[in-house]
Amino acid sequence: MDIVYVRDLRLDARIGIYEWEKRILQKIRVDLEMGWDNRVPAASDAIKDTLNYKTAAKRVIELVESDHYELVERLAETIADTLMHELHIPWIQVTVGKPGAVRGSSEVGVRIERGNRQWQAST
Ligand SMILES: Nc1nc2c(c(=O)[nH]1)N=C([C@H](O)[C@@H](O)CO)CN2
Repeated sequence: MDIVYVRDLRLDARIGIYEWEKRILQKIRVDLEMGWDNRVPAASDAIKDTLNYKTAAKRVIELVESDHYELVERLAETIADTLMHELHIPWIQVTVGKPGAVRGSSEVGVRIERGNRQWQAST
């Protein structure tokens, strides 16, 4: 399976378990790896056949801006579930990082994989 990716999407989010975190915006970082058969758009040269990375990134921005998330786990799961269903993605890896959340670390967070990585489009 081929990959379409979005790397290092930096956003301001309302996220965290502590009271003080509910009153501020914090920097987060999102990486997406999304399975797709890129042979189809390669042959047609048509955007309609792609998994459009701009569409995926804009949807992530909407999801981040639409809610307060206690845990990075819930945000990562929401992103994975929404993109898989709306964009018909067979496999996705989502990384959500909070830079600066833990003193002494450059970033903490989660990485999840959902769907079937062995998926092949019928040819
Ligand atoms: N596995 C997780 N651990 C922690 C989370 C989280 O979302 N997932 N969140 C926090 C706090 O919000 C922290 O980021 C504040 O510094 C702690 N651990």
